[in-house]
Amino acid sequence: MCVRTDVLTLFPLGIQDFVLLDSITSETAFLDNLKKRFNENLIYTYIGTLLVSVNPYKELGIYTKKQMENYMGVNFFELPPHIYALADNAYHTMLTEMNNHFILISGESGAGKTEASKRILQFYAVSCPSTSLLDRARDRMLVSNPVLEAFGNAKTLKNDNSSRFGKYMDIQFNREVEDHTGEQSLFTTGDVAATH
Ligand SMILES: Nc1ncnc2c1ncn2[C@@H]1O[C@H](COP(=O)(O)OP(=O)(O)OP(=O)(O)O)[C@@H](O)[C@H]1O
Repeated sequence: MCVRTDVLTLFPLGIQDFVLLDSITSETAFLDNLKKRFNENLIYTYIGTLLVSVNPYKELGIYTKKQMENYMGVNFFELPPHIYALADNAYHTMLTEMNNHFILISGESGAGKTEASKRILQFYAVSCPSTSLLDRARDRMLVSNPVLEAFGNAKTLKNDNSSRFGKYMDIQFNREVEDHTGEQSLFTTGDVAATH
C-alpha cells in the first residue's frame, strides 16, 4: 500500500503528525508510523493538536529543565511533539482566549497517564511566574501524588503502581497570570477492588 511505503521509505523517523499520512483511516499505516518512531525513542506523535504517547518504560532523558525551556512560549508545531508543547499550548491559549482549558488524558492501564499528568504539573511549576506562596502551593500539589498513591494505588497485572481512582486536577490562575490555587478531586474507577 502506497501510504505504508511512503512512511517507511521517505521518512526514516516516521511522520510526526498523523494528519500528514496519506491514508488517515489505515490502521496499519498508523501503527507502522507509531512503531517506527518508537524504535527511535520518539514516543510522541501528533494528530493535529492531539498528542499520542507510547509508554517507553525507560528513562529517555526528555524531561529535563532544558527541554522545558525549549518548549516555553514556542509555537505548537515548531518543535517535535512533546507533552511540554501540549502543556505550553494550553497555558498560552488560556491567556490569549481568556477562557478555561482542559487537558484530557486517557489510555489503558499502564499507558502512562499518571506520568503524563506529573510531567504537565512539573512543566507549569517551572514555567509559570513564581512567588514563595505560589511555590508552596505547587510543591504541595506535586508532593501530594505519593500520598494519594499510597492510599489509592495497587499492583495489577498491567501496572505495578496502578491508580485505582480517576483524578481531576484544577489549576486556577489569577489575572496576573500566576497559578493561584490548585485542587485535586479523586473518583474511583469501577474495579477498585481488583488488586493483585
Ligand atoms: N513517559 C514515560 N517515560 C518513562 N516511563 C514511563 C513513562 N510513562 C510511564 N512510564 C512508566 O510506566 C509506568 C506506568 O505508568 P503510569 O502509572 O503513568 O500508567 P497509568 O496509565 O497511570 O496506569 P493506571 O491507569 O493503571 O494507573 C510508570 O510507573 C513508569 O515506570
